[in-house]
Amino acid sequence: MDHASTASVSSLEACGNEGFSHNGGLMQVKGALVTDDQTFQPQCGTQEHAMDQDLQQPETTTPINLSGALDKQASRGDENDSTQHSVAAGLSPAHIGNVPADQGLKATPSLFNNPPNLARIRKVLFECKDPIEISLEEFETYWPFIDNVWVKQRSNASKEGHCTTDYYMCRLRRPTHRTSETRPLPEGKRPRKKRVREGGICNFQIKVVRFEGAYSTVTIARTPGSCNVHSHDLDYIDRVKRNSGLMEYARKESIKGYLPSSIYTKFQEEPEKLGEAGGRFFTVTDVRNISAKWRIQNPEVDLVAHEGYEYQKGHGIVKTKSTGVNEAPSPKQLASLTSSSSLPSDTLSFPRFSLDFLHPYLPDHSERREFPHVTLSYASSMDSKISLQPGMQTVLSGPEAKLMTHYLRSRHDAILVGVGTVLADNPGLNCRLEGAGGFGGLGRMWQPRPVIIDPMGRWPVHPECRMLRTAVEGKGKAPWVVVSPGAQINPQTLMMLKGYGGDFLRIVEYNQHWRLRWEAVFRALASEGIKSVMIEGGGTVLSELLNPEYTSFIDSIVVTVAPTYLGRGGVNVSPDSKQDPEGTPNAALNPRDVKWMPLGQNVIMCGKIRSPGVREETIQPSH
Ligand SMILES: NC(=O)C1=CN([C@@H]2O[C@H](COP(=O)(O)OP(=O)(O)OC[C@H]3O[C@@H](n4cnc5c(N)ncnc54)[C@H](OP(=O)(O)O)[C@@H]3O)[C@@H](O)[C@H]2O)C=CC1
Ligand SMILES: Nc1nc(O)c(N)c(N[C@@H]2O[C@H](COP(=O)(O)O)[C@@H](O)[C@H]2O)n1
Repeated sequence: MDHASTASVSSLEACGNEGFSHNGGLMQVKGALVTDDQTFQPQCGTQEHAMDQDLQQPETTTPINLSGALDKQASRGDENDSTQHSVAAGLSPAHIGNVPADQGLKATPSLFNNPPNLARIRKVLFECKDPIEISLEEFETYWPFIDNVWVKQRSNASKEGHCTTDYYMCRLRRPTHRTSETRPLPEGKRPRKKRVREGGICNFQIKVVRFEGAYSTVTIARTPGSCNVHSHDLDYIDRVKRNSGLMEYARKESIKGYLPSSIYTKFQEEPEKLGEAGGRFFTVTDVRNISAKWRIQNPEVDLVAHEGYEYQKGHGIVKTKSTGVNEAPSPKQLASLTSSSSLPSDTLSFPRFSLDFLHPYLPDHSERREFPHVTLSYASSMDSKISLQPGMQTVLSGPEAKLMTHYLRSRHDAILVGVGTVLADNPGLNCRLEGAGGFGGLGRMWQPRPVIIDPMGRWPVHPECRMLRTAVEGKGKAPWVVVSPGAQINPQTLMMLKGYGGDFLRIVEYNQHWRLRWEAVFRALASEGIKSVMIEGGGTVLSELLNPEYTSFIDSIVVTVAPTYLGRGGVNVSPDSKQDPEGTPNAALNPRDVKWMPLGQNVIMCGKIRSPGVREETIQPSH
């Protein structure tokens, strides 16, 4: 008998977070990494914020991240760019503000510091085909290179100031006038020759919602009144107006005291990078305009040509000697190159061995199901212990099994543990494989959502705990904490967790032992867009879920067996014992379709739990 029949999730809205709720659907982000012996397709649905009503669009209402947008662009054969898209070559913190890899090798540094995949991302941000959600860092990196397209119309901020909504229209929607027509000119000043453009040429409009907390995001989507495509291409706007990313390159160079014509010549020497940054129609006048202010403030400076160039009457700026391109890098240049491309020290290299054996046990995110795919995955000793004693973290997985676990994490939307595990281990519960978001990948791709079962709210939410530090560093997501109605959650704690991008979910369904009903937990996660959950522990959670009451919810089990006995004091994983109707003891549970695979010093046991047909009446066919 159940003591309450309704489940509710209190997804308390953060900071007047007008643009978002957690009821978003799920968008899979797929990346492919080619290893020596095979292609893996690690994937993790990103549990992203849903758009508010205003942002809903016929094609899709769920924002995708940049990597997802590039994948979609590629699947449409729509890249229109020579730059190869590689997930691992996406924007990572290591890239921002650092010297691009090829630049460090040149004695004469490039004037460009283009972020990865710039041309393709400019196109994504021009076309706005799908709503996208990107990190603030990505927005601030790429937006200056596309701001020539968009003209701000108005701006709204939430009361608390955490959420700002800016409305933009395509530049060609706005009419332009001669300066003299709109305001009187100062005496003696000639009117600027400004082309008059009729407004309304293109009715494309977008909304940019910035949510700023510890986990800051920016969502960009078309507004309902907007047309679906621009009436012109991106080149057209690039010809009309230069973007500020490009102009910043010119400004930085001009304040070094170089001649505008020399700067222009240097730009033209790297046509690919110039084109990527939107500078196909860049002129020497653009450089003169951007350097004018500095020249007025520094009239004593004699402008010079770059080293190895000189001004020759009748020829303009010409090269006079080798600039050292392709010369061997100095040790200092090599050192800066190495440090600029370094990944976080806890990055795990992607497995170079086959993990094909796991595939039958992995979630299929294209299935439409009422409940998420549930995988139990933990490491056990020979005597079925998962730690030496309660509250003590015990390493049982060797390096290969650890990589496998992180691969499994990348394939699930959420990682669930009991509060006992969080108090004992202070875990990160993120995916640290190279190529995952924060480890060389974009945004938080492949990063699962940690979920903690904590009915009484015992977990002390603290900025120093690993899950929150991980979220701040962009290496994972902040957790959702599942609590019971009786849990006393201090409003400051609530706001703090929300500020990191986490939340509290309240479940009000109990079983006969006054424990939270797993069915309600899984339903709540499904309603939040979670399609797959990997349950890592600890002993209490795993043992409970292996009982007949719950096995119809469990799809797969992947156990890492370690060659050790931890002894009787250890934390056990064992379901309740079972008897047949005559009272004869029976095995409590026998997984099906079992496979054993040696991995280093461990053996991995994979099996299926849920019987075929059970709960399938609730599973709708995939579209
Ligand atoms: N080797 C491995 O792979 C792993 C090992 N571990 C180890 O396991 C140990 C922790 O295990 P354990 O102590 O059993 O803790 P758990 O992580 O299983 O958490 C148990 C707690 O979670 C809450 N809980 C779980 N299920 C429910 C439910 N249905 N309804 C209400 N509350 C629920 C209860 O909290 P409350 O008490 O507040 O009611 C319960 O005490 C640690 O030593 C850890 O290192 C953990 C994960 C993996
Ligand atoms: N697969 C596995 N092998 C072991 O030997 C373990 N001790 C665990 N523990 C689980 O992993 C969590 C730690 O995660 P982070 O590395 O901190 O991300 C721990 O809390 C257990 O759930 N797992």
